[in-house]
Amino acid sequence: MATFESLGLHEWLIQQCKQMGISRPTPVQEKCIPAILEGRDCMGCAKTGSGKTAAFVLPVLQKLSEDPYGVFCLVLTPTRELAYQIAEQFRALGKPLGLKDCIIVGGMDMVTQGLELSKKPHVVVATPGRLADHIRSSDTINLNRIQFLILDEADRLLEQGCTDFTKDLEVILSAVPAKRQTLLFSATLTDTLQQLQSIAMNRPFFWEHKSEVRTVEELDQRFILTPEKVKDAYLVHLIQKFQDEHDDWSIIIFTNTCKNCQILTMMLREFNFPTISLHSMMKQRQRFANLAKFKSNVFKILIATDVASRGLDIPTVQVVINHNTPGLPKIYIHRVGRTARAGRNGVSITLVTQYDIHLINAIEEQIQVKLKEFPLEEKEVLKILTQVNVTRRQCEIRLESTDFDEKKKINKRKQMILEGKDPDLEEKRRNELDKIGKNKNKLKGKNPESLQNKKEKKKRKAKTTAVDA
Ligand SMILES: Nc1ncnc2c1ncn2[C@@H]1O[C@H](COP(=O)(O)OP(=O)(O)OP(=O)(O)O)[C@@H](O)[C@H]1O
Repeated sequence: MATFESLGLHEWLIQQCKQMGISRPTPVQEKCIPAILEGRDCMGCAKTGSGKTAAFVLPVLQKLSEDPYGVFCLVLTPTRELAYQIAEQFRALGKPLGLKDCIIVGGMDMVTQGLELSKKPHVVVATPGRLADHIRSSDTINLNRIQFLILDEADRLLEQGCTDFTKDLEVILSAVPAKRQTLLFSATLTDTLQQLQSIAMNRPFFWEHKSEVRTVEELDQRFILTPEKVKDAYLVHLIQKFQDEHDDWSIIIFTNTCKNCQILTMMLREFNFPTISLHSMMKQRQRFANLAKFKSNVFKILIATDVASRGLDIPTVQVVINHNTPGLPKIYIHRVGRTARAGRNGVSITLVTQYDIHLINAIEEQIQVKLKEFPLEEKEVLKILTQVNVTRRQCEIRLESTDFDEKKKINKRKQMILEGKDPDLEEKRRNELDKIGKNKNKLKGKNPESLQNKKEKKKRKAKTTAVDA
């Protein structure tokens, strides 16, 4: 079995690892650290919670200790919270070096960031949008000597999702030297492999954790089949159950929109659950404060959008609940990966309506695991159904009386203008797409027989899986 010594790491780094409870390398560390120390580009694809961060932080710190200067390393990551988490790992492991780092993310003061950048930190950890803004607006930022460019959650940085990083990446890539080491990591790299290869061109070492199953063994993956209107009652019932049975467990609930996130938070608070939220409509300082309160167990329930689905490492999270079934298997993999990390156990429960069955099929096919039904007393859920739905409606009304929707609209328009889009044109396009979507749904509704068939099939399958469980 490999040790950190046998990978070629210096004694001081091994001691730092020990202090953090890291005594033996995980497979991704074992394979990637020597290649990075050799000077090669590296692409590492390993399951969630398998120690990918240390797989790049450790060799970078070693190289930095041999030739310290600033800016030595640039790390890009898709979310602001993740940038802080990565910087923390650099700081903790690089303490004996007196490491200077700088975090460049949106939502924080640009002038302060500019000043910090000008002090030539050893490591810059950034989200692409804000770093590109700095590069565009100032010629004092000097990234032209960096030795390492790291893309954490690399596939997300390259895909054109709701936040499209590609233009910002172009700006950043033109500001960093061609002669550098490029390191790319994610639990889901393979879809974007070709694009990634064009960024990491220096004899890239590619390592993928070969396993048919894409999620970790320690994760118990469950589903609950529910009509849309009963979802919230199931949620309340589940949380009550976990609180009664395991009062030290933390829970993350993922939902699809900021508004839903806000409403669910208000609703769960009405039921006296210690709930806090994290979504992109919140002010950045509030986002950091909420995450800190969740991490320190002041609040045991976090309701989040996919802004929290990647990378966040919170050891106390025992349960992940998907309030909506993720539209893509990749999103599912990252969401449920917030629990069962670093060899710990965890449970994920996905609430599935009859319209989501095709999504679950796609997820199961990708991850090569059949989700099992989560056993619950349906009677107990029905008892609270009316109370839960009334409470939700009250919360919706309360939220409608605030300027939440208005703020959302303004934020969206601002974002589009920043992306060079015309907000009015985009709205027109979206309305047309919505119309098409509605027509399709109408057609679906006209074919109750096929839905019924699906429902029956699912019931039969659910029965067999319940026996398995
Ligand atoms: N060799 C090791 N032994 C034990 N624990 C480790 C080791 N390396 C890292 N860890 C711990 O494992 C946890 C998960 O690591 P990390 O956050 O790097 O996972 P990841 O692979 O990046 O996951 P994700 O894909 O979700 O981002 C962290 O708390 C980290 O400190």
